[in-house]
Amino acid sequence: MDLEAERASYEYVDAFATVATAAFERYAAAKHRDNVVDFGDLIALANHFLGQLDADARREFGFFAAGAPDGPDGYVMVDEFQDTNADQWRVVRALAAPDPDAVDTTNLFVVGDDKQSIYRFRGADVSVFGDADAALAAANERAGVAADQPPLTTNFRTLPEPLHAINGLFDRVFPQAGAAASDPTHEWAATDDDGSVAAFEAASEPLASARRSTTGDGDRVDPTVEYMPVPVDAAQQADLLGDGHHLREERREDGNALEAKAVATRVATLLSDGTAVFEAVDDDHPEYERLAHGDEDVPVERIRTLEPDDVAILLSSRGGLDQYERELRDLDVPYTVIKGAGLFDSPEVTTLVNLLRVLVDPTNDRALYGLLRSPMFGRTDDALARLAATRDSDGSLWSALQAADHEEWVAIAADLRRFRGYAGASESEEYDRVATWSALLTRVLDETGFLATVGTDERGEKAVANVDEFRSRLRAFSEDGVHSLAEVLDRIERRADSDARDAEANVVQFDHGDGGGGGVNLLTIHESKGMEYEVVVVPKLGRDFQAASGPRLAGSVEFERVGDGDGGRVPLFGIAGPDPADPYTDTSTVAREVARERRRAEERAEQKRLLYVAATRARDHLILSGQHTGGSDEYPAGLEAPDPENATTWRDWVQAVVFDGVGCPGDDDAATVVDGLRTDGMYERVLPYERAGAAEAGRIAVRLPPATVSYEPSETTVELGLDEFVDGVTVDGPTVLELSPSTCTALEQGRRCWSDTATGSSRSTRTQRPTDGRRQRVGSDLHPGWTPADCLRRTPPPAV
Ligand SMILES: Nc1ncnc2c1ncn2[C@@H]1O[C@H](COP(=O)(O)OP(=O)(O)OP(=O)(O)O)[C@@H](O)[C@H]1O
Repeated sequence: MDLEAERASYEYVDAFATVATAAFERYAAAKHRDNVVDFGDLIALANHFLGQLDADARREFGFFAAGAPDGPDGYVMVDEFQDTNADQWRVVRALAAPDPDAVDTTNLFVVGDDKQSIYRFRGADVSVFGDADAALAAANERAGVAADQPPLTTNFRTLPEPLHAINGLFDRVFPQAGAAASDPTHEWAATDDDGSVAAFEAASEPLASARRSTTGDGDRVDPTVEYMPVPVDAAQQADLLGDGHHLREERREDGNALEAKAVATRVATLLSDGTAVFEAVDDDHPEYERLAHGDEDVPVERIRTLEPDDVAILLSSRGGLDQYERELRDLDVPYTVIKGAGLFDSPEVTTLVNLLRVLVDPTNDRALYGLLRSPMFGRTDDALARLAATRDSDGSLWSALQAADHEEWVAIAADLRRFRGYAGASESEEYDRVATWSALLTRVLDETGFLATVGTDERGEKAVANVDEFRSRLRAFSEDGVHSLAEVLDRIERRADSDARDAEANVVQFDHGDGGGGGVNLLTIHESKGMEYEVVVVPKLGRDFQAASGPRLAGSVEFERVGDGDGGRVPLFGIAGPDPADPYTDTSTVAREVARERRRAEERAEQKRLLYVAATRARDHLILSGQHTGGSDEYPAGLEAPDPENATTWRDWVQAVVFDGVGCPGDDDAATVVDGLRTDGMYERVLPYERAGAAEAGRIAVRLPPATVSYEPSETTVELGLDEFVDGVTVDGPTVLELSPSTCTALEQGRRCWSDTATGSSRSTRTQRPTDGRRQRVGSDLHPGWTPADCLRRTPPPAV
């Protein structure tokens, strides 16, 4: 410790504390003034309120004290308890019994899995789980009731093979309960001062599967459980993938794009191979008896072929999601982004919509404000306030803008007048009108340099893609014959509304797939909590989780709640101060180092749980993938060696287990694995573990990305019966079309679909627009006046 540096930091700490206190006071005063509370207040106030109730009040409110002589019988049940923090746990205790400081009731029931605690970022504290467990056991004992706190170790979700693989993998990733210091899993966990594994590290707990991989009469599903390494480095690719592999033709500088392609290809392969999956059947199913196992605890299931909807790709964050969209789209695999931030919520599209609003109605002040302060014109709020101050009492911001003589406003006013001219919204004849709305957008983008502006910020690629998407929607409006700009705007606003409603309903919001609703599910791991899919793919095991999280406060300040050595937590604040030897540089204080180390250790433990949540969403098949870069001359194939003790990626743990066989008997080291990959394209790792005192083992295949794929979406024949209802219209096209399931959905949603008059098949994606004379739009091309949905429902549109 550099005492001088600690001393020098004092002024900074003091200054920061003064600012923080002032900010906190103002925040509290603002909440008081506006009569609002924040999330923290909700919990604190609930605790305060409950703490003030006497026995009569508790009875009146119906708060529970089962077992207490003066209380009504009632029980408190909490699910997902692993994501509770100390304050919330106190609310639960205060609800259950008058004295929250003592857990002395038997009316409290909590369920949770400490291996699935993944909400640290919003205040969950997994160490509460262990405290609560102990407190409840003690309370049961005191009350003389049989301590019934069964571990729930039967899993009804996952087939035995993938569950064994998950058991074997996480038996190493998580520390063993009470692991000895020599146990490798102990080395991978954070420890307390006495060397024991820290309370925030969840322990391994292998589960038993209640499912069977065969039906009662012996048909089977062969689960795929694999780790797919994606070599990024050119030499590794040459070594492992061999000649002619499609990944070798990709741009290697973007490893994420390469991995997305590998994953999309793997998913397409599973689909085109007709991979078998199970589906539960009810007891009224005609084949129930044949499929049943004669053991009523085993779910009865039938085998069917994998559909895109059965697959989920689980991402740790939304960053890079568009790469997965692009690769799936390229392979023609339908997909859906669950609960994505909508196109119309994105800042760049909001700007463009505001522009259209202003072109339609320049006196729309709100739209004009939004437009002027957007990156398109980049005016500050201060400048806008000054402009607004020049308005006549009933004048609009637009009139103030037109009258302004400051040069920054003169140029903008001229731009907007010109754009209105292009749109045909101005009286003036001096501007060329555009032929289509997308051409208008292109011209505005060219003249303002908007794409370059939004393309360079941190989410630039996504922003540019959103603008492109918006432009293609405008193009579709022109093709649909939407003529006036007001009509275009009306359509956009209706579409944005329905997107927003979808988001609230927590269903599919934004899809780029083959028509909407359905297809491979793309979602974050947090969103997948509580869900399950026949096939789960967890990519990006090589993502650096330390880079992604960072300190809570930007810059050089660390803030953490650390253990007080007494089961509680105290806030610790750490800052960098000036270096006494060189006032131009900063040096860290002890408090900052401690807070950072603690944060990293807790984040690492949380990352183990996040990977566990992701992997345990799988029902039948599980695929993990991760990029491998070059790094080590000693490690086989020049791959980077894993560092499980100081893991910065999931791959550090998974690679150590599946390549190096950490904790696995036998001498099959990473070199053997890499040899297997070179010669067979795969290697199988056996992962032994113990469950309920008995030896068991899981198997996980290390398999290189597939070299080629051909995927054809399955087709369904739907009789459109086009001429059944339309009198006097000659149908120039087939009356029976081959429709893919997602095309049917698309038609139902009134989206555009195309029929191929040569093959009689149809597609609904924008990418499948007719390129030759053979294709016709299902709906209006075939039947003027019909919407696609009319075609599918076979009902004629209302007479006009
Ligand atoms: N007794 C049972 N018999 C048959 N199937 C069951 C049984 N209990 C649960 N399942 C099935 O097992 C799957 C997982 O159950 P559930 O979602 O309740 O588990 P969970 O413990 O909440 O899982 P997680 O916490 O991992 O999300 C579901 O498909 C559910 O229908």
